[in-house]
Amino acid sequence: MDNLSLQKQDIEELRSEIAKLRAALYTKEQQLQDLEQLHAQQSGNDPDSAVVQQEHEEKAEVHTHLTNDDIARFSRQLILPGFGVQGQLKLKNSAVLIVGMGGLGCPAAQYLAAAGCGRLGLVDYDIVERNNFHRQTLHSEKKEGMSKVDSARIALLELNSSCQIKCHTRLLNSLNAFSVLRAYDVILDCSDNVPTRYLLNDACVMLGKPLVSGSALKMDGQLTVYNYGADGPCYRCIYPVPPPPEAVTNCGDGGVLGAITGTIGALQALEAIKVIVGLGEVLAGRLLIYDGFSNLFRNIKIRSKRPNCHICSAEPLIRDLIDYELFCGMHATDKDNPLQLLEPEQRLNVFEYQELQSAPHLLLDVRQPAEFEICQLPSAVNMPLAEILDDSYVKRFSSQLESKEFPIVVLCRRGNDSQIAVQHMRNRYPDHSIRDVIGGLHAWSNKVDNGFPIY
Ligand SMILES: Nc1ncnc2c1ncn2[C@@H]1O[C@H](COP(=O)(O)OP(=O)(O)OP(=O)(O)O)[C@@H](O)[C@H]1O
Ligand SMILES: [Zn+2]
Repeated sequence: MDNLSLQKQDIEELRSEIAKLRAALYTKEQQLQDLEQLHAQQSGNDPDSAVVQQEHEEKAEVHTHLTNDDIARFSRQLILPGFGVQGQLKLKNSAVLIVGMGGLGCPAAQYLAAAGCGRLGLVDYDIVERNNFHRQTLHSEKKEGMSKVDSARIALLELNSSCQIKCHTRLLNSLNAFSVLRAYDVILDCSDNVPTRYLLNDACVMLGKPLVSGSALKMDGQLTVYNYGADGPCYRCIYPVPPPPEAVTNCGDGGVLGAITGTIGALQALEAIKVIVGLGEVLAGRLLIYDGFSNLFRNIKIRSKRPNCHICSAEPLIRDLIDYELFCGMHATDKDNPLQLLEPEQRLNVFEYQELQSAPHLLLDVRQPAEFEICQLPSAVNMPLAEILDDSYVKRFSSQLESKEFPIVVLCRRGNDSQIAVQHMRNRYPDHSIRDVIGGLHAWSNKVDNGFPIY
């Protein structure tokens, strides 16, 4: 490798090291904040309550007129019938909380700040990563490794410097949800996981706040407004029980196009504006289903309030926030959630696999073909997990499976699917040497070959 390439590699390594240190620092800061808050609550001196109090006092300063700058800036929406000066003033006096500064949160925040929403709260615990740029359009290249909330704040202030932006750089959980949500009029769920959806729903019902909920995956999106109006259902009215964890896919695993999240995020901003201004027909009790593949929008009626809903009925069973990760059997973060299905002797670390590489073996890569096409190890054979689980592999590799001595190594992106595959294969061939690679291709790239692409 020449000098310049070595320098470039050092730069990349340092960047990635700094990003990891920042992430660790944010997590610690968040733990500290939550502990401090718990301590203060228990000793009757809640700092967040003081902040909320202060915010309410700030809120007391109600804007009663538009400035000349407002008039010039918002002229194109001011002349809209049904919006007008009163609508603009309502927006100027409003406070909207956006949970998740990712694919949905970025466009939603962008349109709300641009439209003149007076106060925006941004919640996210995560940092900007390179794979965010294609859809999380407030985060630009120079901000890699920065907290998403700070990055979004900078971009939003460039767009509208008079928007007041409060950063909540933390994982929203049952401990902090009330104190964070309380100061806002409308909440946007731009998160990507089921525990957070239930948490936000329950907190919004208990606080009496409308929840604009969006989701997007692959080429599809969905949108609705929960807890709005006398008969508007909540999330639990529609989904009383969480889905099984294996039925849930996120963008990191299923993929998504930026224009899809952009569409749904912009529509979330629109619904928030309608709620605040009292404009048009709010999408409550209805679900918008967007099929980006055919560019079709369907708008279906969903049920009204469930009379025996555990949270929004007259006699709710749930009267306080619960442990949502436990309730859903899933994590609220997609970071570092390694499965622990296999025994240590059923696994290889990347260095052990590196040694084995020169010996005869069968390397099965259980990722999707589209992922395999992006990058693969030499001699790897693509056998997607679904085809392991439906036993298609038995026929295809019958000759290799005949000999118990012939080792099989299973590999995936992060070392979770590979364990599921090994567990399944071992049930059928308990005496074979079938092992997976701990940490998958991410670990390979981090520890063995920095030049191997990470996605
Ligand atoms: N409970 C929570 N508290 C704070 N932020 C949350 C919470 N749950 C989810 N988020 C944030 O919501 C955002 C969801 O956006 P999105 O799925 O587009 O981003 P991502 O997690 O970066 O994507 P990928 O799945 O590709 O890694 C993320 O930035 C995530 O950190
Ligand atoms: Zn309900």
